Amino acid sequence: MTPAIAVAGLGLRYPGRGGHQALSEVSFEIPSPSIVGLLGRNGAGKTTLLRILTGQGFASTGSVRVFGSPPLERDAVLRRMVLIREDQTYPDLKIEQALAAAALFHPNWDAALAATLLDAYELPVRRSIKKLSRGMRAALGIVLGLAAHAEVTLLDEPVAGLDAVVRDMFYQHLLADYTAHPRCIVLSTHLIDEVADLLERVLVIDHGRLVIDALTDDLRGNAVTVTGRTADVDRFVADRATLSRRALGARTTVVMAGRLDQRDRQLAEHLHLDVDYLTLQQLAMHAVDSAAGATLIPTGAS
Ligand SMILES: Nc1ncnc2c1ncn2[C@@H]1O[C@H](COP(=O)(O)OP(=O)(O)OP(=O)(O)O)[C@@H](O)[C@H]1O
Repeated sequence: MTPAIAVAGLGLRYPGRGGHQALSEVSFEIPSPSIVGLLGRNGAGKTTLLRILTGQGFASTGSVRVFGSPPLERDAVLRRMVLIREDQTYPDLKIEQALAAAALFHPNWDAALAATLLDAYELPVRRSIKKLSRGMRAALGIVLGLAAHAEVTLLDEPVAGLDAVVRDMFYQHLLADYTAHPRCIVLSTHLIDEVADLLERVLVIDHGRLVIDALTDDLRGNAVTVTGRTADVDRFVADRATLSRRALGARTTVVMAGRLDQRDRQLAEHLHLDVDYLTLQQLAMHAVDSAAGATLIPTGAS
């Protein structure tokens, strides 16, 4: 089946003297339906990638296909997509006018969902968007992003500026809406562990390169922290790939790639070691070291 998004050899060097290489050799495919996390540190290239996917930016090399067609200047393709960005600027409009414009643009616009979400986030529809707080603007982005019901829904840092209660509401709305209307949703966020349970697939970008492209279930439990007396930890991790090491007095914590089997668990107990699987956030952080990233990618994951 044609993937919702197919990116091959994508590269972008921003123009200008000493122009920054924001993306290098990025290739991946995302099927539909799926919810994918686009993860990476500040400046990794996430927004740049999302802009190129929606034809708002130009790649220097490589290709992008959305449902098999290049999105650039193809209205029919662009109408199947929505991109909501944290730094989204809106024309001088009231909320209700922005919603009316979105309803005209997006063929699957769900007015009932928009009304429900506006109510849930307590957004004043007659207020000018310029006069909204940062959190209210983010909530408006969520309303526009979800109610568009676009086949490719790209949400760039949708929860930035939202408090914990509203973030939790968003995760529930996202999951309920995705369950009712399965589609391709790409979510970029720094709050990885908050969304970990929602994500089916994870793309991690570092310095413009894709360092992990894996199913969340394959990735989860792919590395372990081992803490205990230094000599015991060393014995436990001997012959295993280790990703990092931190010593504090007589105790050491090592992050070790791989899963634990029954014998590992017995040995850990015998040596009085604390062992814990890394969270998705910790895995992603380790993955930004390219050597570690290679170790963390599950065998057989594309
Ligand atoms: N218009 C531009 N001209 C030159 N460099 C740019 C431009 N836009 C972005 N960059 C650079 O490209 C790199 C990637 O930026 P991008 O905004 O894609 O990162 P990001 O992963 O979305 O970061 P964040 O998580 O901080 O939002 C950064 O080094 C940034 O400074």
